[in-house]
Amino acid sequence: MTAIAVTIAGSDSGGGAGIQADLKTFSALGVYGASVITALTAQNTVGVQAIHDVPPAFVRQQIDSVFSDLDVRAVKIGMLSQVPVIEAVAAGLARHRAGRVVLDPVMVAASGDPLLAPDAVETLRTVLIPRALLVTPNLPEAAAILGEAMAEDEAGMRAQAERILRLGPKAVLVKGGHAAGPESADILIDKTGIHRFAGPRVATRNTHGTGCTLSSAITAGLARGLDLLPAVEAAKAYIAAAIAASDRLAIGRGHGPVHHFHRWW
Ligand SMILES: Nc1ncnc2c1ncn2[C@@H]1O[C@H](COP(=O)(O)OP(=O)(O)OP(=O)(O)O)[C@@H](O)[C@H]1O
Ligand SMILES: Cc1ncc(CO)c(N)n1
Repeated sequence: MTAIAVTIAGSDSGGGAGIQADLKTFSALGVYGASVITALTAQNTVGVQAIHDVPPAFVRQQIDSVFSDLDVRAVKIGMLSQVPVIEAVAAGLARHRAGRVVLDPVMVAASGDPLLAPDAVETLRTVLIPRALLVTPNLPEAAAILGEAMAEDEAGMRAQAERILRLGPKAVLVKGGHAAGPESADILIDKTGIHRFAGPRVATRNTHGTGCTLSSAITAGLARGLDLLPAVEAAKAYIAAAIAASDRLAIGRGHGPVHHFHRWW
């Protein structure tokens, strides 16, 4: 049976993050990808030059078109931009009883440009985080969700993951891409306990879309029927290989994308 996943996210005109990274990841991992676009960004590897938000009613229409026809097995949520879009997405997921929701709480691009309105963090925390199967914050996002300072070590990451779990999702993955040290370690917490996923930290500037790619790869695994832990393990191996192969691409003058199709070319 065809595994179908949908990404609800923003478009990155530069092709390395957002909807484009999500659909490339689904495709590389044998999953059919549908998309609900929340915002258009005029973006490249250097930065985000402009954002054009999609009206919430049209986000709602895209959700209804996709879910009324396609047998969606898993959902990835990325850039949401504004409060009314978050509310439209939460209502849409509830209306269609969507399960297996992976929420990447996107706030800032790798270039440092904001992708979420500051007043929207509270809505994310109360309306979407509680109904997610998995939330995947990076270090600054975990801190912003909790209104705390950024974790400084793995003990701090574990403590923040635990506090985010108390907001209601089934599991939390705090990503260590923004930390330092020879390993890039991510900490997963769910009701069964704490799990650590680590790999060598690659010295590269090509980190545009790493978070989008990891959350989409997890969603692809879930769409194919994997349980959460094996889905995260496979996704971590995929993003690690995509980052390791990123220097084979020569894309743009800033933070380049990872190589989603490293297994083929
Ligand atoms: N230099 C690196 N070498 C190896 N793995 C990395 C590196 N940077 C990030 N990762 C891994 O990539 C995944 C994404 O983590 P990261 O913290 O970069 O997400 P993010 O900040 O949300 O990404 P984005 O740039 O899309 O916003 C994690 O599994 C992390 O451990
Ligand atoms: C559209 C979009 N979504 C997410 C990110 C985060 O990497 C980005 N840079 N652009």
